[in-house]
Amino acid sequence: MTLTTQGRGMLMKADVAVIGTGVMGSNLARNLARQSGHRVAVYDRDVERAQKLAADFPEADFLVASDPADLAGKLAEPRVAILMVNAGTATDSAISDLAEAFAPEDIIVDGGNSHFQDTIARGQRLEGTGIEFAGVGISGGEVGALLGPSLMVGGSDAAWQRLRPLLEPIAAKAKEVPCVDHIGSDGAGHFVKMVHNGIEYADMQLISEAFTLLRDGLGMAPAEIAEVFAEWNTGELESYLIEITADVLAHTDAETGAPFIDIVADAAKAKGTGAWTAQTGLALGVPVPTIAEAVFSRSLSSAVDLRAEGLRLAGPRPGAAATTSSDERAARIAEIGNALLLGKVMAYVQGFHEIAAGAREHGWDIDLGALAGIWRAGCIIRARLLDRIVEAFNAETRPKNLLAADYVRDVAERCQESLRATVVRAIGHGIAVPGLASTLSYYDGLRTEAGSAALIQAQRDRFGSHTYARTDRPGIFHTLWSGDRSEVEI
Ligand SMILES: NC(=O)C1=CN([C@@H]2O[C@H](COP(=O)(O)OP(=O)(O)OC[C@H]3O[C@@H](n4cnc5c(N)ncnc54)[C@H](OP(=O)(O)O)[C@@H]3O)[C@@H](O)[C@H]2O)C=CC1
Ligand SMILES: O=C(CO)[C@H](O)[C@H](O)COP(=O)(O)O
Repeated sequence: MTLTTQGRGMLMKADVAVIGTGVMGSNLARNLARQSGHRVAVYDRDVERAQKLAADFPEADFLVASDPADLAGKLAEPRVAILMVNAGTATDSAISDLAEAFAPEDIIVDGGNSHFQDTIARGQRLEGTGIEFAGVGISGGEVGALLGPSLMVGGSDAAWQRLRPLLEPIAAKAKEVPCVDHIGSDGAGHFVKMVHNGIEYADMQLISEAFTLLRDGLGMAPAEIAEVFAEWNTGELESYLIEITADVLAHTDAETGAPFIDIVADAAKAKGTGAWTAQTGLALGVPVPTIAEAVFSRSLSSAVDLRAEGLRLAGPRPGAAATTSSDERAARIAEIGNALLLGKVMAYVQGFHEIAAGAREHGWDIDLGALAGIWRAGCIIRARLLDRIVEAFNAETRPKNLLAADYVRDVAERCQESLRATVVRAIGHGIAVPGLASTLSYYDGLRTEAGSAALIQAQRDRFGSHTYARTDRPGIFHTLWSGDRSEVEI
């Protein structure tokens, strides 16, 4: 019997599968089919969704599976399957379905936004089955998934060696270099993706505060503010989030003709990665206040009843703009831009601090320069300033932390007065700027040689015998507060 071309195509097995053909999975599958030169199988628990994907993009030549067992049969061995499903129980159930159908040496990749501790636990559960598990952080949204995301690979070296030829062709390129790297074992990929999202939260919060200051503080219209963001995007602030902000602010609602931003409800949702970054910072004892404030601000925005009560509280309300000369207005805009730049840089300082601490805690040898390198393209936080962060971490004398980098000091020198003036002005006008204000407090806290912690230690010793260190000699001490107030060395 002679096979037709179509008949041969039907028999050819796929080299990789994508499970979950929603926003990310459908685009990632198309990217794989186009760039990696491999045949791609697709499966979704809503089988019609996967079938529609194959019908909409016949050029991708997808093999559609009807269930996990069918998927296993459609994949060449050893199998590789990439999960693009919702984090949590959906991921657990997809993994257990696959584990039943897969065999030793197959690899299950979780490309969703899973919590890194879940990734560690899932890898442990699969140990003994011989199935490899890799948690891969993927960033870039739907366009990135289609045209080139940034990929943060966790898992064993062996898994990385097998995944590398598949992932490099589909990754974004920064100066010709694919934005994909092996970050470390087990949960390392998802850990850094979590922090990536934490920085994303902080950046979005700071940008939104800058918008509010321009609007409520200077009385500018969204279309005018769009021009400011577009202008900022030609300079040091250049980044994907600034670019899309200009785009969003210039957009008009087709139905009402109003600025689009005015018809979007003022309540921000969150899927969890920002909160995890803040919680992990708390657990590791790493200050990430700008990220935490960004999470709290989303919570406050969604606390509808509380905000309704809050409207009755005293205090200045942002009203008509203070009349300012065009020179003064230009100076204020520049000031807000500088405040935003320092805020952005400090969000990276906090994020890299958390990554370094997480790496120590979990025994991952994370190359911070390489990580900054793969964030330069494809991902949501891609920004011009990442070139400077890469330079800093790759310098011959590597800074102990990002704060010690010349670039960070230089931005601080140039922008701290603007940040201070912007926050003071916002406070005077009653405009909430939690991201900028907490960044300033973080910044000033870092600069403080002797601050308020001594009193806290003294109070702790006074009420709970928690001991303290002295400034003048080493050792741990306690004052006998309830006795003769003499001091004992512990
Ligand atoms: N959207 C984004 O910008 C980004 C998302 N991510 C992460 O990628 C993952 C996917 O996100 P996204 O594409 O937006 O989500 P979607 O909800 O658009 O798509 C997920 C798809 O997976 C299906 N699914 C769920 N459980 C299973 C299962 N057990 N077996 C097979 N299919 C299943 C869902 O079906 P059903 O509808 O029935 O639940 C849905 O079709 C998430 O972890 C997300 O956090 C990462 C980066 C960016
Ligand atoms: O991972 C992402 C981008 O990097 C996702 O878009 C993520 O869903 C964004 O988080 P949230 O929905 O909480 O705003």
